[in-house]
Amino acid sequence: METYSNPDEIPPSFCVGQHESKRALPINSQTVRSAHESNYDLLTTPITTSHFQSRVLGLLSAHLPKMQSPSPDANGTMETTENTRPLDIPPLAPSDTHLTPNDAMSQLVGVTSSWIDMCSPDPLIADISRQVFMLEVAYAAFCGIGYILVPGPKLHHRDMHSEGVMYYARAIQDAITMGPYIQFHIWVKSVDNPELEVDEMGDLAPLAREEFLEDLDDGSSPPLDPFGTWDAWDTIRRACKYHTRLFVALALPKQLPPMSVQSRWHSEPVHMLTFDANSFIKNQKGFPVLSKPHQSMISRFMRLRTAPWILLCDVGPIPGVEANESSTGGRQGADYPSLTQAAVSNKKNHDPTPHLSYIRNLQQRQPSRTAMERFGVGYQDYLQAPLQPLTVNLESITYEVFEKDPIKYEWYERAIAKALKDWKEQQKTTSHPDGRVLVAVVGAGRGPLVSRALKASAETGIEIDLWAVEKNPNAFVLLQRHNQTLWGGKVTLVQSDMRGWKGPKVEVKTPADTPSIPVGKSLGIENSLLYEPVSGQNSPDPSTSQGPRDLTSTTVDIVVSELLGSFGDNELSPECLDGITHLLNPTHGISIPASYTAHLTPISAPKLHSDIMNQTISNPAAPETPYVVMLHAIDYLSTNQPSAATTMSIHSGSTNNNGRTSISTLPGTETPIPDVQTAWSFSHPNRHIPPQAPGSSTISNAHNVRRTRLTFPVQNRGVCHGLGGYFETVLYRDIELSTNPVTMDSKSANMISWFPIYFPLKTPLNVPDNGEIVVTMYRQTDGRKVWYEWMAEVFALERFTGPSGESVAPVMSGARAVSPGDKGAQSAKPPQPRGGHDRIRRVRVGMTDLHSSIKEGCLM
Ligand SMILES: C[S@@+](CC[C@H](N)C(=O)[O-])C[C@H]1O[C@@H](n2cnc3c(N)ncnc32)[C@H](O)[C@@H]1O
Repeated sequence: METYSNPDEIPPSFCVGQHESKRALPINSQTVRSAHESNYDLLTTPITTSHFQSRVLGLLSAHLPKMQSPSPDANGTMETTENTRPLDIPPLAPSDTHLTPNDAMSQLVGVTSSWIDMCSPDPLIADISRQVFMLEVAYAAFCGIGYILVPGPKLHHRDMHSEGVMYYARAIQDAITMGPYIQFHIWVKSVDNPELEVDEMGDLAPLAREEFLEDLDDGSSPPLDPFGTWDAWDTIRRACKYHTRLFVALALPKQLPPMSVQSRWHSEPVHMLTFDANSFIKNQKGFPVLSKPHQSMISRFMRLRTAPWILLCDVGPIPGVEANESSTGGRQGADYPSLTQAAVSNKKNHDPTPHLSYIRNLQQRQPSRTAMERFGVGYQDYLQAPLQPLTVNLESITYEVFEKDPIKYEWYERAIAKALKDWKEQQKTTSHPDGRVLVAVVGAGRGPLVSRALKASAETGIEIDLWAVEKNPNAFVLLQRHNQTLWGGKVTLVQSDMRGWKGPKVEVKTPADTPSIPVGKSLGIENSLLYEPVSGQNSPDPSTSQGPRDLTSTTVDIVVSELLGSFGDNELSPECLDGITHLLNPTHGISIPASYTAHLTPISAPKLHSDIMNQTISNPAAPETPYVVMLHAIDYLSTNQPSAATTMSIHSGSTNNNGRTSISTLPGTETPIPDVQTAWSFSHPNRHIPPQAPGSSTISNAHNVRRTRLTFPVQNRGVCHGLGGYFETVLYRDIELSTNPVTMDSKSANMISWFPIYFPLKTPLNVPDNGEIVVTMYRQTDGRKVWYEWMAEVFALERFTGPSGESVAPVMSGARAVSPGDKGAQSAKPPQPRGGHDRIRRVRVGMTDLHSSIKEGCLM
């Protein structure tokens, strides 16, 4: 991996904090200063003390004997009133908290108590926990704490799994309201491993009364669930309506989860990555380091628009601050020397914060950014309205941004050169009477493709007559200037909408003027038409012309355009190119691009969803608008990877590996490749444009309507927030551009001109494990504008068995099973039938409205 060697490129700066799970000493300004001197940026602090915990436990033990043992009443419900007889936790006393409002507050992250259990099935325990939590949040808000770390929900209570998450979520919702300036970070493990959810002395969870606990006594422990903690997080943030002050703090173990799980977390608002001493391995010199997969994961997260902080947990005290013996208790695996030992043994070489030093070193070694990342800094996950270059005249700065692309223009030049060579080799007739190939750059902008066409002609030695058509009058000024200063007046400029252009008029040459070695033969249209001045047509400089000339209309041999949007056709390239197709050489005319295809894949994009929900308040059309966006914090829902549950269960033997090992990621390390499917295509020149209906003033655009229905297999459960859209285009033969994440590197790596398009869903759709998303989409037109319509359906695949010998047809719920040529559907691999009578039934479990961007449609 290339690292930041270029001095102009500043490596990202990591914000690193220190956390001690048993921090007993109060944090004051001096502690914060010491932390800064040691190179930490921030510290965590418990909001309440162990004294408070003892007080609550004392109150509870005094309260419990006063309660009758709970039992079901006549209605079958537990005697609610008696069982939940509340125990009021009195307000905090000075001994309950070390926090005092001071200058250090902005560098502190308050940590709420981990000994409570807001998910407890026992309403009394859940209620006490909620009260403790709310008291802590209220006091932290009072002190001016800006960030709170909340230990995640307890997911397992005997044989009950994830049952109390909704109660936890409800409390978080209240807390967000109570602390209006606080950012809340829900601290979750990357996967749900029930074996690691252990209660400690003094925790409230084990005090839940038997009557509220289910015990199936089947002896089986619940399986490790790769998406279990994500599921809990999803419940919480949904209950909190994707609140912008709600984040994830992600605890990373020594063995990372499969890439599909990592990718899911990458799409979530993870604002802290936490590592404890056990997440580290030791290098040959015995220093703590992170494994390669951890390093890659950190680098990936650090490229997010808002890079997460790193929290080092229980890795040793802050140097200079009196070491608290209990604070190092969590350092299992920490056979690093203690401060005192090290001071005695070797004062000079001792590093009191080796984990921090490692992270700081890692910061310096961050891989340098790709061309697209450098170009897109600040644009990650930033929603932009697509350009409408047909109806809006672009500004120079916008053209300037396009022109920075290191690939696009190069590829166009190659395409033009190849087309010219072919023209010559195949001895095709040219439109120009003098045998030159007539090339028109339509939608020339400030002229970069004009320059490339001239270069292609120069490098192939094939002469061209070059025309440039542009409707933007401002850009046209620059085109004229370039023609004088750069192109030596060789280009004929036309200021016009290409759809109204009458076509080139060329000088009729006498045989003596004809080049001795013509590229091809002329079309034989000499003298067919006399010159007529065309409004707006900028004929060659009259000062250089020698007397009156005979001009004749002719056709274009090669039309070069770049009218493509992020979804290919969304800036109305089909409609514009249709408008000049009649001007193309009828037998040999070439369009560069020759074709383009639109591509789709369903994605999880919580940040975009949250942004769009916020915009909807002022703009009701916001959730029905396709956006151009540099997709970053997203997860592809349909990929080539098997489900993470399958991968983890096959390899479950290795999940508790805590020893020194080089295996630090669970199987499934490959980056999942998304299933990006083709929606539709357009080819040029289109020789099948229907003629204008007699008596009609407008040309029908019905031939540019498209529709598609695509089936995407989904391996791991998730939430679909929208569709990622891309395009591929064939410029000429094998010269292609692509923004499709699957093919972009092979077709046009480092191209930066286009961000993807995003089609949002108003209401996110939950998809089950091994489910399917079926997308229906239209490109619609009424002859005046073009817009898109889209909807998504979710199917669960169920196995069912028919009576013996009976043939049971799968019940189809509207979506096709496998469409001809549908690669994605063929790779769906639904569960294989066991025996002869099992069938797969597709059950529709969710469906969106039909979205329509008609209000934001592109005017033709
Ligand atoms: C995406 S820009 C490309 C500009 C330039 N060719 C380049 O590659 O940098 C598209 C250009 O086409 C022009 N354009 C769009 N529709 C047009 C039309 N119907 N007739 C003429 N120009 C058009 C726009 O004004 C804009 O300058």
